[in-house]
Amino acid sequence: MDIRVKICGLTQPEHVHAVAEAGAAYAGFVFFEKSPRHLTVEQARDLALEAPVGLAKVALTVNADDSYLDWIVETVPLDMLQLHGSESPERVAELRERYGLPIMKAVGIAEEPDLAALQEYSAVADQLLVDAKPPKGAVLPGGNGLAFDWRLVNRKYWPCPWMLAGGLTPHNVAEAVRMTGARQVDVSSGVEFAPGQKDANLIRAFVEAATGKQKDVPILR
Ligand SMILES: O=C(O)c1ccccc1N[C@@H]1O[C@H](COP(=O)(O)O)[C@@H](O)[C@H]1O
Repeated sequence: MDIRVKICGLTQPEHVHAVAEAGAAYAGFVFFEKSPRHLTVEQARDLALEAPVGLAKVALTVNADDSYLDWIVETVPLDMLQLHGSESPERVAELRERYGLPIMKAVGIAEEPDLAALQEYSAVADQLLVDAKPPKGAVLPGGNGLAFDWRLVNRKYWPCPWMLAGGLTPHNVAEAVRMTGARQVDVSSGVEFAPGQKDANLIRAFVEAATGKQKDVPILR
């Protein structure tokens, strides 16, 4: 089975190249000032221009207003918007219409009742990002390197494609795919040696492990 991989929170051109060469499908750019992966719009444009044809460029925003989104969409060549805040289903539909870009809506999961939101957003979004719910008081609504109980989404189906995220690493992604039946996976912290610092070897190892083409997983100290 083909697994599509998204590597999120890229900040360096060499990592965009590593993502493409490893065979990932999506490259994510973060527009959220509190994140160690935050990019200015100009930085993101320059990085997006490094991406070869075939690598989908995703802008991750958190409750962004129209003027910020206008600026991002007008400046950065993009293939998808990832909404990682508390955007309502109405807001998702509005942004999809406004920008004509596919929208992936992130939903945080910690327990069974959280799954209802996935059904709701699947009516308006093009894709769902099924992520771990951030701990209370967390600064970031995602990108915390925290996994949720994968049994909650075991063999669950929604009317649109979905991606598994939250605490994935080169060491656990194969098991996560096996347990959930996910066809797409997303990672940020799990391919870093420090917050916001990606590692090209970990990116390669993650893609290999997710797609079943694993060689060996580097151990970083
Ligand atoms: O990566 C970030 O800094 C970030 C900031 C704000 C919202 C979401 C963010 N990242 C997304 O969260 C998932 C899971 O991250 P992790 O692998 O557990 O670190 C990540 O794939 C991004 O899509």
